Amino acid sequence: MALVRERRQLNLSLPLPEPTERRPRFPLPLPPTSTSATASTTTSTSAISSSDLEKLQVLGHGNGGTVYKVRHKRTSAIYALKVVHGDSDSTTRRQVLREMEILRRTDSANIVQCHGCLEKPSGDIAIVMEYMDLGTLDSLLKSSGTFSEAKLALVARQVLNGLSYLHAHKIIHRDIKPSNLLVNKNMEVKIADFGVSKIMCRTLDACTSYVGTCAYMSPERFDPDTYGGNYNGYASDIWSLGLTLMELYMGHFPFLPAGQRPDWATLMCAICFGEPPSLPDGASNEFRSFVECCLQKESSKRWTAEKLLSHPFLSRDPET
Ligand SMILES: Nc1ncnc2c1ncn2[C@@H]1O[C@H](COP(=O)(O)OP(=O)(O)OP(=O)(O)O)[C@@H](O)[C@H]1O
Repeated sequence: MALVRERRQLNLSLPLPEPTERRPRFPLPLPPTSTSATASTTTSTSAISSSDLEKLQVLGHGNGGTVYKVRHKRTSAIYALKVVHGDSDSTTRRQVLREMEILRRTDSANIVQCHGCLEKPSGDIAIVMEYMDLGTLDSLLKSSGTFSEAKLALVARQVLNGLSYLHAHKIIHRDIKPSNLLVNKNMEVKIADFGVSKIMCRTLDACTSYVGTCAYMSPERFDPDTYGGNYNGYASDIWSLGLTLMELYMGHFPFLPAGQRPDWATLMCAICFGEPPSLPDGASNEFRSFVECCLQKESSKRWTAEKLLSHPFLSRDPET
């Protein structure tokens, strides 16, 4: 099976940005003068350096990097600073450069905003991002429990806005999951972590790399040969969104009973050979239909982000 070959020879060969792209094209903008906890968009172009930022606490560790909550010393504006150390392996460095490249290209209310990029003489690379004070949807699930349908409709609409923007710009995220979706206290949800994303150069580019988090991968990503040697990466993001919403509703990963730890082989068989998971009794027809539109095994039958934005599940009364 194609996946077995891919597992032996993980395709981590994300192309490095062109040499001219490796240094930030723009100076780090000054933070807004407001002292609010969440940094807002700024149009200032004055540059600041990493010495202007005071580290307050570690927010989390990712694949090779650390994310800090930082304060701009002069304005007190708060940001999240993702740092990848100079001695990190080349894959990690490539991923953060890729993330920088994508964040610089994007401008959407539902994609985490990049306020600038820093490169230190030590080789450390850092991205200054807006700070999302409630963390990830995964941490919110763990701290506050499962999400109501009304909340999920709110989440789904925002993630779809972000995905529809990315897909229109030929960017495939490839790792949509609760821990890559950030949220703030206004219940604004933003897509983050573009380390394994792909920018499609042409509409019909092949998308074959085996990257991302196995559990949220669509069936065609495990065995692209069955689908003619490539897969529709846009549809794959939609599959991952469907699983993400189910997990937030049920409180556990949908393919497995609560409490069971996934092992790679069981998961792969369930995803490729089993029926797509369905919602438990009690879910509304609209939510059930929405999830079915995301979790079509045949990728060409899956709805696009644009089409899902008009699904009746998203227009329900937020109070119900
Ligand atoms: N902009 C942000 N605002 C607030 N917290 C953040 C922000 N970005 C990241 N974090 C926190 O830092 C953690 C690490 O983020 P990061 O993107 O480095 O890695 P990850 O997505 O958890 O893992 P990986 O990179 O291995 O997929 C996140 O889980 C989240 O808790």
